[in-house]
Amino acid sequence: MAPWLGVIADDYTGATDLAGMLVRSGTSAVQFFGVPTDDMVVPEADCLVVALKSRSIDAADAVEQSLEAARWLLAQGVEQLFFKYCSTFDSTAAGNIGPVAEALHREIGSGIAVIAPAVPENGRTVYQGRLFVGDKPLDESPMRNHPLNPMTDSDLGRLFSAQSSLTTGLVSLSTVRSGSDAVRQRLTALEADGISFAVVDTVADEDLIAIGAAIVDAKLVTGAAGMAVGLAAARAAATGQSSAPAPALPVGAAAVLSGSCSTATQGQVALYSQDHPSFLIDPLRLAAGDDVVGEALAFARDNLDSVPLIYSSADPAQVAAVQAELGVSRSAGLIEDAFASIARGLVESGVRRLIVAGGETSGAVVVGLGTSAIQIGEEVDPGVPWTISVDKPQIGLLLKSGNFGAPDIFTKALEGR
Ligand SMILES: Nc1ncnc2c1ncn2[C@@H]1O[C@H](COP(=O)(O)OP(=O)(O)OP(=O)(O)O)[C@@H](O)[C@H]1O
Ligand SMILES: O=C(O)[C@@H](O)C(=O)CO
Repeated sequence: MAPWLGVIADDYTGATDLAGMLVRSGTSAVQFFGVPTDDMVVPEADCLVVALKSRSIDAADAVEQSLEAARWLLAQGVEQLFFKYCSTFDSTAAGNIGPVAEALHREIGSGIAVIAPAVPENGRTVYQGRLFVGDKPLDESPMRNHPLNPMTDSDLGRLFSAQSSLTTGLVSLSTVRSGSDAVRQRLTALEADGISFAVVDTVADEDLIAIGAAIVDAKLVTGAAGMAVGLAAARAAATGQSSAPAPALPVGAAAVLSGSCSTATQGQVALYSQDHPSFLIDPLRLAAGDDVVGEALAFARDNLDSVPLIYSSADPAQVAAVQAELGVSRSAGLIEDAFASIARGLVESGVRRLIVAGGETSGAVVVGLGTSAIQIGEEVDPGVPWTISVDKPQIGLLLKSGNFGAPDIFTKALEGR
């Protein structure tokens, strides 16, 4: 089976979000961490995802890494490239969405490409070219106060234009609701006017399907997980291909690692720790040189039958106090290194299923484990699928974005599996 879709994702858990939704809709997917080396055996899948950590780095580096990923994906034979960014359009005037999209557009000499961050099932919708989070425009949502990329505008065309020299247009909701032929005609007209990117209004899943059908042959698509599902649906309708079964989860002991301090994770940790053995990683003790990793591993080994939780998750006041004492990057580095070592130690002790909360924490864990690629399995909650590492020994990894998942996701992830 030749892969037809090649995805370049600007962060790890965002990549898994997209891949999980694709697998739910019957499209098999494999995710790589960074651009694979030439000697890597590429597992069979409909969709190959290259996960980068390029969202908040220097724009020139993000462009270089994304182009390298694009060239590798095209060399694998993919027919369509998808640039996956956050459904809240996380970026600044310096990038990196605009510069990367522009570079990809020039690289493959594509016609018009869509800007499609909507994921209606997660409350991200686009209307009149404005991005909404739930019932609030992006710039009135909590994203307004994001520490790295405060989103102070919700007009996607304006946000994109501030980051790119290429022009944008709009496909309005009334056009989308008129069906895929109308969308195609509008895109063709915009392209004839020299427009390179089009924001597509999207307020419901059916809109993604209509847009997907209109761009089923597009060489380049940009957006979030919802648009990938729309494309997969259009492709399945056009080719009549049936669903691929999700790969099975390895059997073995399990543990939960949480370095996310997001509100959703704090609730998940609080609920889970009520009736599961839990060990707190104290960053100040790490900084003091205490053997916290050794203690955590000993604790986990004593409690392997009960799926132990090891966490550093804390509320904003506690995080601020630690950061004031150690600095932001030192505290983050100490904690991420600790989770990487703990993950390695757990696998050496026979753990074969790891639930990890937090994008950076997940990154540290997969790097710590030396994971080169994961096959995407069954979705537990929207955007949070089980994944199975392709390296030996095979490990089941549930990599959860900070704000994703129901309050009981840690228990739900293992129920019946
Ligand atoms: N108690 C703590 N004090 C200070 N920093 C912490 C603490 N616990 C975790 N951290 C750091 O906070 C950061 C959390 O980022 P991470 O990406 O893992 O979670 P998130 O931001 O909730 O997830 P996402 O990126 O998916 O939204 C990490 O760098 C982690 O090391
Ligand atoms: O698109 C989303 O919202 C997520 O996949 C993500 O990228 C969160 O950072």
